[in-house]
Amino acid sequence: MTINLTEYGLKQTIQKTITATEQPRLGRVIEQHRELYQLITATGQRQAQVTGKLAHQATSATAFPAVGDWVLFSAGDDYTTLIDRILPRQSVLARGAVNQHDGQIIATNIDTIFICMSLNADFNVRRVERYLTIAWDSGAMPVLVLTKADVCTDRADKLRALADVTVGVPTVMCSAETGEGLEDLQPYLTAGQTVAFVGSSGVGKSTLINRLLGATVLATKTIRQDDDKGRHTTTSRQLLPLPSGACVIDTPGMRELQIFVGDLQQTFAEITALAADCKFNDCTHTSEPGCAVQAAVADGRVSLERLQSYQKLQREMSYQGLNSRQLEQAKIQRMFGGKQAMKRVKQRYHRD
Ligand SMILES: Nc1nc2c(ncn2[C@@H]2O[C@H](COP(=O)(O)OP(=O)(O)OP(=O)(O)O)[C@@H](O)[C@H]2O)c(=O)[nH]1
Ligand SMILES: [Zn+2]
Repeated sequence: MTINLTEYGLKQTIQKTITATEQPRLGRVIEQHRELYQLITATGQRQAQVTGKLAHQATSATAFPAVGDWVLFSAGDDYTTLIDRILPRQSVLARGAVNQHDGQIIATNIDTIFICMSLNADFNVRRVERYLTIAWDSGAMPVLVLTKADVCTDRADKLRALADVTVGVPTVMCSAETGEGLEDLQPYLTAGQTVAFVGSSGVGKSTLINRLLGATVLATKTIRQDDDKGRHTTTSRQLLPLPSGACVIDTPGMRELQIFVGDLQQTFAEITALAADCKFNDCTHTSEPGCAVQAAVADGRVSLERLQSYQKLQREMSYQGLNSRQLEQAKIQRMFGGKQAMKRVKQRYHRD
């Protein structure tokens, strides 16, 4: 069996990081079950584990493979497959995790993040800010996907409520039920692209992916309800190729999205711009004199809710107790596995 890995998101930028002799050992993690990883390779699927060396050298959870990772594998004893190395990540979607100091990787090597939110009960502007904060930091581009348009009777109001938050973020309104708006997702689903679906449980991610697949591959709530074996909501992530040539990563619904690292400057671009005019460099925009942000709140250019949301996320991130230099180092660790590895990648890139 020969698999065209382009259908699983393989790009030049990944291929350039390995040598010609390493090519046959290339695979992508498409699913993970504890310490077992399902890989797609040029010759088909393989179940793999990491080498003892990789596990031993790992200083954080982010040093282990995640869904979306490109890896180099080799054959171990007894026909097992071992993951020797994770190739440098082009993007990393991560969130805070309980009892973990380094966050938890949701998915890697993604081009576009579909932030899914339903237009009914789940609709929450502050949650969009939360998702955007981690998305802008990931290296992938966010797109807001408003689902269940068929049950929404006040679309204009909903869009107005989102206007300040979605500046610079493409927004698509769609329904997996009626098919409306699905064509607007297609530009992000061209051959070779990897798209991750994130969003709360029940917003319709699995239903949407099934629709794009043209088949019921993922179990959805409706199906689950008639299933007396009582299957649960999506619990694992998986990467699936679409007929369009793109591939998608389904992530389990997250009830609470803790932020580990994020990009507030981009998510709250207008507040960042205003802050430049505050009298004090380290203005917290609470009660300082000469605060340009408070002035904007006072005359209605920025809503109070939005400023509060900004401050809340800022506090949440600083709970991690990391300064900006440490955050930068943590990011290098997440993306490349360390400073040395990052240097090697850069050298290789500039050589070719
Ligand atoms: N009216 C309407 N209902 C939808 C639509 N899409 C999904 N649903 C329903 O919403 C429920 C949840 O859909 P899922 O696809 O399971 O949601 P999910 O986001 O994958 O949920 P998790 O797997 O828990 O993360 C199901 O009952 C779907 O039938 C839609 O476009 N319109
Ligand atoms: Zn200020």
